[in-house]
Amino acid sequence: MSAHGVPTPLTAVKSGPLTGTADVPGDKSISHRSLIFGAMAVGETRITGLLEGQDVLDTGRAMQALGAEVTRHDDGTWTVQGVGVGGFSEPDHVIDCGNSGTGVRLLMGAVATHGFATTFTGDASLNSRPMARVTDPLALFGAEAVGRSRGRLPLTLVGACEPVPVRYATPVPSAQVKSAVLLAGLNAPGQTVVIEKEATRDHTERMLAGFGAEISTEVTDEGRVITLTGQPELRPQTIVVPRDPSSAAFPVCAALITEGSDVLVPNICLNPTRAGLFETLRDMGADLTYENLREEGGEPVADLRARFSPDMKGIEVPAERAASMIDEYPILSVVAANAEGVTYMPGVAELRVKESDRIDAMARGLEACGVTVEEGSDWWKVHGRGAGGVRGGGTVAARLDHRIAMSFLCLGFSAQNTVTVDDAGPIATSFPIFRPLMEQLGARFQDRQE
Ligand SMILES: O=C(O)C1=C[C@@H](OP(=O)(O)O)[C@@H](O)[C@H](O)C1
Ligand SMILES: C=C(OP(=O)(O)O)C(=O)O
Repeated sequence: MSAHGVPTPLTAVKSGPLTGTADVPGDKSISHRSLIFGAMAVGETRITGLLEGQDVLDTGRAMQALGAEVTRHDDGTWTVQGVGVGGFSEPDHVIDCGNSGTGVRLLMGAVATHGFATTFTGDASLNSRPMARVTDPLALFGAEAVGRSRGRLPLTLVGACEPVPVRYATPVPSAQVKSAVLLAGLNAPGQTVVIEKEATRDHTERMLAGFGAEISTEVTDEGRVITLTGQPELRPQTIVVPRDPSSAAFPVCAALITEGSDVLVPNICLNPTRAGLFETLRDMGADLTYENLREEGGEPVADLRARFSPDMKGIEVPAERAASMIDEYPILSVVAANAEGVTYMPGVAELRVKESDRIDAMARGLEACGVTVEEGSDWWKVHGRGAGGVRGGGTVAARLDHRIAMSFLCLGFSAQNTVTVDDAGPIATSFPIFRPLMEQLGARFQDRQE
């Protein structure tokens, strides 16, 4: 959608070669957390490299509604004047989290142990996503939620006046659920414990430790046991947000499938809980190298170099890798369509409850472009057509989902015919410079299908 709510169709045209350097924006997960933890610290947190995508801007406005001061400076840095743990005040209007699951779920955690009511809403996509996965554990702290059926937004959360700490094993592999519980635990006395069977992205744990919280992770037979001591005084931080591997995925994958391409994507965070896509691509035979591998801000960082890879083969993607690449399955399926043989992706039920049902959205769109897809409730298979073998020619529904829109546009750069997405507006939620960045590499777009 455009700012006026009108869908903005966009067409990708066979392009290439894609060459040059792609400077992708800051990491979305770390950007949300920088604003939220900054708002819960005492004093001024300074952030450079914040992703200025719609999802993160909505979280910034929410922090202001809860009493923190959030300022963008002329040099592009952001500052947050935090109110301290337990210092949020009741917002005087509904908090609109737009398209962002991370925004609303983390914020519900943050207010759940404050004794006031907050009402949350979002766009049509967010208002259809499951929230009981967060409100159930928040009820254990003493918070009460009243929402629509199946726990959907709009929803009012009445925070606990006298919160108690919680021990909670997450039933789904979700960093958003884990983080909501830890955020609630910040303002509960005593120790809050979250247990996760599979490792999900660990930015909350790493960043809370950086802000001075007492937090530890132990790997046991039960899984990862994360213990947080409540009511710390968080110290403000200077944060340099690393670049987003989930955004890097688009120029990297576009280069792998577009003839003659050679693209460098510098300074990408390769935190092992996020880097599953790149391992998978290498397993498929992609010419993808990590250059200048180093450590920055406690995270592994590298420059990714991706070259056209005409000999990629379909593989079975290990289910235990799913959490570390959960947002990358849509673009992986586009690479799979350009590989030889079948790519089997098991253990991915979570894809059905993202901004859209991502298995269904990709399957229908790939079929419209001449690619065969099989699917079950928690798995799917893409039958590859080999390099340059995708017919294209489809118009696909983006379903208010940025990753669906960007994935199909990347397919269009290498397909035999154009690929149109019915609405490119959602791309602004996570990667507002996607189009100019891809154009700079040599990708071709048309505003209307011709
Ligand atoms: O914690 C986060 O920042 C995120 C966690 C993931 O969601 P789930 O935790 O629901 O799997 C991911 O899909 C989302 O884009 C960002
Ligand atoms: C799933 C995603 O985000 P969120 O859950 O924050 O809406 C995503 O960015 O792919």
